Formats: sequence, structure tokens, C-alpha cells
Amino acid sequence: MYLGRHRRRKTVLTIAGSDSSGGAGIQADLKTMLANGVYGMSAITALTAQNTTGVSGIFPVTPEFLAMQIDSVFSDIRPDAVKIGMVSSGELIRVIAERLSYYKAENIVVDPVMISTSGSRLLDEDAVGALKELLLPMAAVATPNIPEAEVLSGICIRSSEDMVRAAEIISREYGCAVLCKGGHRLNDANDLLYRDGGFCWFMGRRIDNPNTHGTGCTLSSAIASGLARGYSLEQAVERAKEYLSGALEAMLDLGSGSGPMDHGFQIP
Ligand SMILES: Nc1ncnc2c1ncn2[C@@H]1O[C@H](COP(=O)(O)OP(=O)(O)O)[C@@H](O)[C@H]1O
Ligand SMILES: Cc1ncc(COP(=O)(O)OP(=O)(O)O)c(N)n1
Repeated sequence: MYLGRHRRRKTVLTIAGSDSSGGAGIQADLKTMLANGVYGMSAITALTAQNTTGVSGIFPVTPEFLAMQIDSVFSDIRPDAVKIGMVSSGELIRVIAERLSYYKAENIVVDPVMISTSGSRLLDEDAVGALKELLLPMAAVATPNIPEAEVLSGICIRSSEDMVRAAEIISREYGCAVLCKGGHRLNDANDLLYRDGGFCWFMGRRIDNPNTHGTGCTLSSAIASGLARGYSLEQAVERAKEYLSGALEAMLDLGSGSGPMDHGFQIP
């Protein structure tokens, strides 16, 4: 029965790879978006065959088909934020940059995914250059983990001071805010946000859970959801870390490798 009432939700587009095991990539992004109160949409850059033990194959879409997906979304339901995850080639990155600048996309969160937890390389050499040159300058925030921040800044990170220095180099070079994630450190889960020449720490509680597949995808999608809903970057990061900690604390245990988190932990 039509009651004449219309609801509007904020919308987020994820441009990323599909993870057949559902813990990272597009699948993690859409679950995170639902749990964070936004309507999620997707443009798939590649299919991956993977599970908790590793990635056995990557099958990229053509540049034309990626453009078609982005056009289909923007021409109908304009996203309030865009999250970019795994993009395996420079050619696909160029398509994304061109289409997003054509549509003047806002609130772009770039997760510069390079290597999976299981150690598989998820992008080629040419893609790193294109990512730096084309995607980082469009980002409201980039969210490298420590190994990715090392590649992007060209310095070795061994301490929290190094995290600040790396984030500063990336931010100055590419003109975006940088959240350097500390999940790869052993004793804490503190992330560093560098923006406009200043920085602040987001102190996380370290959760003793070996199942961390997809933490980066989840965090960046939750940040994009917060930005779409009108939160400041700092508020969006704070809320995203809270959500991620809850998903880790739920202690889901699936698969024989590093398993996924419980994205639906708030659902009874
Ligand atoms: N064991 C953990 N306990 C709590 N937070 C964690 C843990 N591992 C990672 N995180 C958090 O997950 C997010 C993703 O970080 P990280 O694992 O470094 O990225 P990636 O998944 O891209 O490698 C960060 O906010 C980080 O602090
Ligand atoms: C399709 C796909 N995209 C991204 C990743 C990597 O996920 P991420 O959350 O950045 O990293 P980990 O927490 O798994 O290290 C992936 N595996 N697959």
C-alpha cells in the first residue's frame, strides 16, 4: 500500500574488487555501509578468487565496463561519498580518475590497497604510479597501512614518529589528508590522522583476534559512510574505529586462515 511517505538515505559508492570469501573488498564494504546507516552501491574493478588462506586468482574488468558501472551509478543515484579500494592496474585507475572528476565526486576515501593479509600482491607496478598521480590528489583522505605508507612516502616506518613523518610526506606531496593505520604494529591499534599541516592520534584498543581479514576495507568504508552522513573527518574516523573494534570483538571464527570479522555484530 502506498502511503505517500518517502525516505532518503545517504548514499556511498564503493569502487573495489570482489572478495569471494566475503571478508574484504566489495562484500565487506557493502556490509559495512549497511551497518553504518547508508545505502551502498558498487562498481567492481576485478573478481578475485580468494578465501581466508589466500588469493588464487584475479580477473579484472575491462576499463570500458568499469566506466559503464560508474556512469550507471552517477547518472541515477549520485553518491554522497565514494570509497576506492583495490584497483589492480593503471589503466583502471585512469578511468576512475576521469569519471570521478567528470562527475565532481565528493568525499572520496582512497584505501591504497597493495597487498592482502595473506601476502598476495593486489596491484601492478604501473598502478602505484597512477594511484599517486591521479587518485591521491582527489582524496578527502587516504588510508594506507604501514607497508603502504612506506611505499607512498619512500621512508621506512619503525616508530610512531615515523608514522607522523610518513603521513606528512604523503599529505604534502599529494594534497590530501592521510590516515596512517597502525594495525600492523604489534602492541597497539593506534591510527594517525595528518591533515592541513597538523596531526592527531586515534587510540584504538588492541583486540586479541587473529581474524583480521578485511580490516582496512571495513575501516575505509565506515569512514566514507560517516562523511556521507555529514560527520567531520575526525568524527567519521572515530566512529569507524568504534565500529571496527566492535566487529573484531565479536570474535567470529570462520575458515582456516585469517578469517573475516562480524560486520553484523550489532544485529541480534
Ligand atoms: N588486533 C586489532 N585490534 C584492534 N584494531 C585493529 C587490530 N588490527 C587492526 N586494527 C585496526 O584496523 C584498522 C585497519 O588497520 P590495518 O590492519 O593496519 O590495515 P589493513 O587492513 O589495510 O592492513 C586500523 O584502524 C587498525 O588500527
Ligand atoms: C578484493 C580485495 N580487496 C582488498 C583486499 C585487502 O583487504 P584489506 O582490508 O585492505 O586488508 P586486510 O585487512 O585483508 O589485510 C582483499 N584481500 N581483497
